[in-house]
Amino acid sequence: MRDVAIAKSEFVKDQKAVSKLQDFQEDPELFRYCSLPQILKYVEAFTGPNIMAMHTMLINKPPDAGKKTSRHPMHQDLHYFPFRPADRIVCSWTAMEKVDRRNGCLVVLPGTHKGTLKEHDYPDWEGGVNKMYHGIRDYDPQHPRVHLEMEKGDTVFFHPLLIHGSGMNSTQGFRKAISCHYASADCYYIDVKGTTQENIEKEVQEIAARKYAMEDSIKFQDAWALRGRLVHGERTSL
Ligand SMILES: CCCC(=O)SCCNC(=O)CCNC(=O)[C@H](O)C(C)(C)COP(=O)(O)OP(=O)(O)OC[C@H]1O[C@@H](n2cnc3c(N)ncnc32)[C@H](O)[C@@H]1OP(=O)(O)O
Ligand SMILES: O=C(O)CCC(=O)C(=O)O
Repeated sequence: MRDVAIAKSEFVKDQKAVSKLQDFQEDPELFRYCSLPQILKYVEAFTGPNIMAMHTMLINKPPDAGKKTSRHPMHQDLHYFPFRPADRIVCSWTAMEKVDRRNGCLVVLPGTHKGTLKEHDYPDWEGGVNKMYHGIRDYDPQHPRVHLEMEKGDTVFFHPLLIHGSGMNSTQGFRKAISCHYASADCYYIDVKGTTQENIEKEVQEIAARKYAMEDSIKFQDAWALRGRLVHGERTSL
């Protein structure tokens, strides 16, 4: 994916810029990250022994092109997932270099993982918003926030209801991080019809239908079942 500010151009003419590699589960080298024992040791405490890697990303947050589009709005990852229970899902996010407020580190609202899933939509940002970067419609702006400044190799694990996002990259370099959302293979798919997740379901189905040339026959749950990969134990349900 490219940043929306350059979706129809490039930062530097004739040079391709990639802001994110998503769904690298079939790439043996990158996928090694998802199987690292140092990571799975913590993941297992949330998922139990049957562990699925459901969503993989190498995030190459670009230098901001002047429109603040390198920001990631505050959101809860559960908004994107049609599977439950939330307590059996966990994200690992590893800094691939030093990240701080200058290059757009993660920002979290501590304690919000004890709340409920909130309504998400595109934020009303003047400079535009990246495709599928939904944000929480309203959260308490007074809620204490913590900026996660991390060294290369530091990893944070977080709950899918934790409200988080990331700031603008005001440096000239690309800020790199690698992440995986894990879920217990014993989780189950849910139907999100009639819930706040209907808007993301529609977008994912549209993109998946284009990607797999399957008109509108691909379901939200299928889009996840197709990319999920077992990393430990048995694929019991997901
Ligand atoms: C638990 C998850 C928490 C999160 O991380 S939430 C954010 C998750 N992020 C995503 O899901 C990434 C979504 N992006 C994508 O799937 C793809 O980049 C996307 C938008 C489908 C584009 O696919 P590409 O393969 O890059 O295709 P393409 O370069 O040919 O572009 C196709 C059309 O899309 C446009 N586009 C590309 N990147 C964009 C962006 N960042 N924002 C808005 N529009 C964007 C591009 O201009 C093109 O439009 P058109 O068809 O020429 O009108
Ligand atoms: O890496 C970032 O800048 C934000 C990542 C994020 O919020 C996510 O993956 O849910």
